[in-house]
This record gives sequence, structure tokens and C-alpha cells, in this order.
Amino acid sequence: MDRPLAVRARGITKSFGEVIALDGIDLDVADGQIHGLVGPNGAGKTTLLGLLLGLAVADSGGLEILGTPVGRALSVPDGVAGFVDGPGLYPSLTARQNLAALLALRGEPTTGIGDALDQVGLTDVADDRVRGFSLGMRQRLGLAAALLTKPRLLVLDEPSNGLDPAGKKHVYGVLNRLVADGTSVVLSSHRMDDVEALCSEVTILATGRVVFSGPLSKLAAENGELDYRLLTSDPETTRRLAGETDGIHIVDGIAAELLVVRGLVSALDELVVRVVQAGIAVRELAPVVSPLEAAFLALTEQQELNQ
Ligand SMILES: Nc1ncnc2c1ncn2[C@@H]1O[C@H](COP(=O)(O)OP(=O)(O)OP(=O)(O)O)[C@@H](O)[C@H]1O
Repeated sequence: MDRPLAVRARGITKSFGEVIALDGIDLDVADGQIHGLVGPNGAGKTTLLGLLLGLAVADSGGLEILGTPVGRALSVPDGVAGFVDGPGLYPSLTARQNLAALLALRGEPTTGIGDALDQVGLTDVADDRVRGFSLGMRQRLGLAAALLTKPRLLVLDEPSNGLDPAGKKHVYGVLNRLVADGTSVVLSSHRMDDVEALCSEVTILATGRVVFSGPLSKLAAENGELDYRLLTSDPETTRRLAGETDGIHIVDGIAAELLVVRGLVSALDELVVRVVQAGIAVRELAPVVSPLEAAFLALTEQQELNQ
């Protein structure tokens, strides 16, 4: 049986005056996964996330969140938490007081605050005023606030903005734990490495339209030829074998011992088999730019050509 969907959007449109921000968006977000939304500036990511959070309503199209159709009222759908354009926080209150205020506003007991702050790594600054917080600390506090509501769908716009490596580790940890417990996450990011590290599925938007949506592995398979760095124990023989393998083109190496080859995955597989059969060890093999980055760059170049 198919897994239920956390988000099902069909033919969503949204305009701001003359600007068409979303132009017939279809989107399926599988339950219990982290789904990445990527695209150039102005592609419509924040607008789409805003619809999921009930901050705006679509002009047309159908939207179901956690199995329930979204109506015309501006309200956060049940079970959904998150933020766009940074979390809404009270600067004159401490981190702990901000979370207590949030729970009080919702009429809920002020429990779980220490744990939420701990999960995002803000225990040491729990009693500092938010006014002095960096962007990364605010992002982490926003995530702690979202955690307190125990969401079934978490919606985050650029959650790794401003995060240092330690902050990122906390945020990644929180998101992965949430998903392991069955929460679904939709996040936007300009960082393809973050998306690749976190997301199992990705949707690429460009000028309000979906240009790709699905598992990252499908994107890799659909990609045309990519450049790969290949480092082996015998660079000279590897270069010769690469030259003899159909579908492989040698791109000049960055360093003498490192070969950069271009080709489809199938041709690359053939080269690796030949190299190993020749008794040569493969020490490093990786795309020069990842399939997601390559798809993104190709898309941006295409857009520039169309302008
Ligand atoms: N409130 C608004 N009023 C007018 N135009 C808007 C509004 N919100 C978004 N837009 C326009 O809609 C389009 C999509 O914007 P959106 O912020 O959703 O893109 P984005 O993909 O999130 O971009 P970025 O990566 O720059 O954050 C843009 O052309 C933007 O200028």
C-alpha cells in the first residue's frame, strides 16, 4: 500500500499583483521524510512554505496537509509548525521566557522547555535575552519553539542560515530524530550540501514551476553526463583505460595523479570494473559537483539564457 502523504498539492497558483509566484504547483511530500525545496531566488519557495503554514491561501488549486484539505481561512493547519523569514521571537525576553510565553499563549503547561533548549544546544544561553542572539541562535530557538508543539509536519525556510558547524550538528540531529519518530519535514535551502545530507526527496522550483520532484537518487539517474574525480593507485594505467572505455571522456586533471573523467554513470561503472580488474585500487571517486548541484546550475544557466 502507498504511504500516506504529509502534503498533497495539485495545480496551486499564487500571484502578487502581476507577479506569478506559483504557477500550477503539484507536490507530494511523503510522510515521515525530510523533503527539500530548492530553486533560484524568487522561484517561489517561501511562498509555497507560507501556504503550508497557513500564512496565505492559494489563488487556485487543491492543498491537503496531513490528509486534511486546507480551507480559505488563514490559520496554521493542525499538527503543523515552523516559520518563514525567521522565527517570530520577543527580543526583550530570554530564550526560556520566549518558549514559556509560546506555551502560555497556547494554553499549555510550561513543560519540556529545558529539553527543547537542550536539543537545539541553547542550554547555556537559556536565560539570556534574545536581543543579543545571533541569527543562528535565533534559528535554533525558533526550532525549539516548533518542537514544543510536537508537530506532525515541520516547515522550515532556510533553517541552516547563519548556523556554525556546532549549530548545524544540533539542527541536523533534531531533524533526524523527529523524522525517526514519524514527523515529516519540508525545508528550503540554498545549500545543496545541506539538502543532500538531510533530504531523501527534493523538489526543484524555477519561476513558480516544479522542474523536478522525487528522490535524490532519481535526480542522479536522470542527470546527463557528470564530471568525476578519480584517484587510483596507478594514474597512468587508469588514464589509458579511461581513454579505451566507450562513453568516457578525459577532462584534463587538476593534478597529475588525479584524473577527471566525464560520462554517464553506466560508462563510469564500466571504467571502474576495468580499473579494478587490472589490479588497480580506487582511492577516491566522486562527482566534481553533486547531481543536485549540477541540476541546479543547469537550471540557473537555462533561466539566464531565457531572460
Ligand atoms: N508579499 C509579496 N508581494 C509581492 N511579491 C511577492 C511577495 N512575496 C513574494 N513575492 C514575489 O513572488 C516571487 C516568489 O518569491 P518567493 O519569496 O516565494 O521566492 P523564493 O524562492 O523564496 O526566493 P528566495 O530564494 O530569494 O528567498 C518573487 O518574484 C517575489 O518577488
